[in-house]
Parts: sequence; C-alpha cells; structure tokens
Amino acid sequence: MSTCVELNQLRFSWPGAQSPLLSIPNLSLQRGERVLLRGASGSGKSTLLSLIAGIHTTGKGQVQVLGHDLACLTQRQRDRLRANDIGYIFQQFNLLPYLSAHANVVLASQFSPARRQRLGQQSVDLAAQALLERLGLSARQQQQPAHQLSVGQQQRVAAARALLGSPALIIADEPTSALDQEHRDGFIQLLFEVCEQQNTTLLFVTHDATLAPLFPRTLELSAINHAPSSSEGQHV
Ligand SMILES: Nc1ncnc2c1ncn2[C@@H]1O[C@H](COP(=O)(O)OP(=O)(O)OP(=O)(O)O)[C@@H](O)[C@H]1O
Repeated sequence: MSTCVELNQLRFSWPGAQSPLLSIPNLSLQRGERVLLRGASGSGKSTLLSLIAGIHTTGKGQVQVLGHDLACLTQRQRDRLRANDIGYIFQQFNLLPYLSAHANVVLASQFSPARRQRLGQQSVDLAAQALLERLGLSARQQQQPAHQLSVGQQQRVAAARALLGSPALIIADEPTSALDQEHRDGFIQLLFEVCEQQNTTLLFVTHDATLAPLFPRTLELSAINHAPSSSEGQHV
C-alpha cells in the first residue's frame, strides 16, 4: 500500500485566532483506505479537509498528498492537483444553479485533462450520465437546472461531479446529511464501489454515528488533534 495523505507536525490557526485550531503530530491515509472522520461541530473538520485539498495552506508542518508537499507547490500547481486527483464533495455542494445536473458533472472534467484521460474510450457525457443514473437521477432530472432539484438530488449531483474521472482521493464533507436512509445507503455503496475499483482513498466526514460500522477506520478529530482548545467542542 502506498501513502495517499501524510500530515506531519501540522499546526493551523485562522488569522486573528488566539490559539491554534489544529495541531496534529502525524496522520497517514493509505491508497484505497476508507476513513470516517468524526468530531464536534466547530472542531475543525472542514478546515482540516481544506488543508488536505490545498484550498488553504499552513505555514507550519507538512501536508503531503500523493507525494506532493503542498507547501512546495504554487497556488496554480495546487489547483491542478485538486482538479486532477481530488474529488471534493462540499457541504454546500457548490453546484452552478442554472446549469443542468449533467452539465455540472461534466464541468469537473473540463478543467482536468487527467480525468478525461482516465475515462479512456468512454465519452465524458456517457460517463456522467452513467454515474448520475447509478445515483438515482432519471434522464429528465439530469437535464434539469441544479436549482430545480431537491437538496438530496443536488447532493448526489455533487457526488457524481467528484467521482467523474476517478480521482485518487475523494474528500466528502457531510455528503449524506440531506439523504433519506435508502438513498444514503445506496450512495455510500456506490462511493465504496467506485473507490474500490479505482483504489481511491475516501476521507468522509459525518455527524451520523450510525455510519461508523461501515468504515474500516474511524478517526475522532479530538484524538488526533493536540491543539489546546480541541477538547472544548461539544460532541454531536
Ligand atoms: N474562513 C474562516 N475564517 C476564520 N475562521 C474560520 C473560517 N472557517 C472556519 N473558521 C473557524 O474554525 C473553526 C472550525 O470550523 P470548521 O468549519 O472547520 O469546523 P467543523 O468541525 O467542520 O464544523 P461543522 O461540523 O459544524 O461543519 C470554527 O470556530 C470556525 O468559526
């Protein structure tokens, strides 16, 4: 197994904060691992995900993703790494509201030659259609503007966008919060299937304690974060 994400002596504070939000001596995620990250509201889960995705950078310590030390990359190189190799399912989906569900999914690959290449012979259009179908969106729903879809449907579109073109790492920030149990289980099953096929690492944040048994590894942020304020949050 090779390493997908490696953190060493990571320390992060938001500007103006009195004390660091995150202080993580070491954390490794292997290629193909499925990891659930749990923690209190406001404990820094989304912040940690954004550091791993290179959306924010830390002055202290090391964040390595697929062998790249993010601090040694330019903003542009980090953007390219994210576009090619990281599928990010945001809490608020970040869909373009007036584009169709299908167009939102296809858009991800337009900024990433690597994703298009990994699709091989399969056309981007058909791959997007197949993923959306597997996530339970009908042909008609796929053509509807994103803002006309239900919150749960939008969440599934955001997942299809992240998965298209098989990135090495999927970061999912509360991706099932708007799904009912049937869609939630189908969604996680699909996520696992796709990750297994592609040896993709999955880092999945949730408040839903019932999901923990599905994952081979669960991380409690309070257990890996040594920042002084990390035990203050209230567990949910
Ligand atoms: N852009 C920002 N600028 C300044 N402070 C921020 C910023 N984003 C988050 N924070 C602060 O960092 C702390 C952790 O926030 P974060 O969103 O990482 O927590 P979380 O564990 O993901 O919470 P939740 O489970 O409620 O989504 C909070 O106190 C928050 O106010």
